[in-house]
Amino acid sequence: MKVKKLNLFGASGHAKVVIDIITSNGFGLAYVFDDDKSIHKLLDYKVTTSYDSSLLKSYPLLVSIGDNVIRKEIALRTNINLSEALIHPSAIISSEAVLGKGTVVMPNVVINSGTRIGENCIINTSAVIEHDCIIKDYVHISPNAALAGGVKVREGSHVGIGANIIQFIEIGEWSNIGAGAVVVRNIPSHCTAVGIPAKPIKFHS
Ligand SMILES: CC(=O)SCCNC(=O)CCNC(=O)[C@H](O)C(C)(C)COP(=O)(O)OP(=O)(O)OC[C@H]1O[C@@H](n2cnc3c(N)ncnc32)[C@H](O)[C@@H]1OP(=O)(O)O
Repeated sequence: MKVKKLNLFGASGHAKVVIDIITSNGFGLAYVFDDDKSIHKLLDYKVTTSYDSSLLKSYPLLVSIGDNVIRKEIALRTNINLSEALIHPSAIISSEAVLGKGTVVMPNVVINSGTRIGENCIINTSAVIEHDCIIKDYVHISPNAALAGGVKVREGSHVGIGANIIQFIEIGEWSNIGAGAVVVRNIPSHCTAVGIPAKPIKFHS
């Protein structure tokens, strides 16, 4: 049987975890790309730093970069042959949930019925995303974060490690929710919100 292979763009710590998910699924890793010419290896894999579109196109691609802004930039630049969502076998995902291309789901995640997750998202270790949530493209839900039912997270936002968001809350686009925050009111776009209850402490463009 032919082994399914993937290409990765981004030779980061996050990529190491993505490689674990690739191997846990019995898939293979074809090429690892990165822009940083000082990086030659990731684990035992050679890193290719020259931009070669035929190699990039050779297998479905996952952008393995943790930073949401950079992940979007690379995804738009390499907008070819994006992989289907990559899911760790221990994740529990409702058959009524929808996951976009390029999204990675880490070990022990739970995603419940009616939830829709966009493209190039990271749903990190042990995150819980309850029923009927809407998670837009380039979002990162960090380890152990929990989203109650009907939560919306707009494009590019980062929900920090261990944060909790109560039901029907909306997080604007490109915002950061601090580690351990408890979000009980909607959070605007382009801000950093921290604490219990979470409040914006600064805004960015
Ligand atoms: C596998 C992985 O590693 S996935 C990645 C997981 N990582 C995370 O989830 C990290 C989440 N990031 C954070 O919590 C960060 O602290 C952020 C984004 C909220 C803020 O970072 P910065 O913008 O650099 O802000 P900075 O560190 O200057 O802090 C600003 C103020 O907020 C406070 N603050 C920062 N983070 C938090 C927090 N999580 N909760 C409460 N207060 C906080 C700081 O103490 C500081 O307060 P002060 O002005 O009274 O001294």
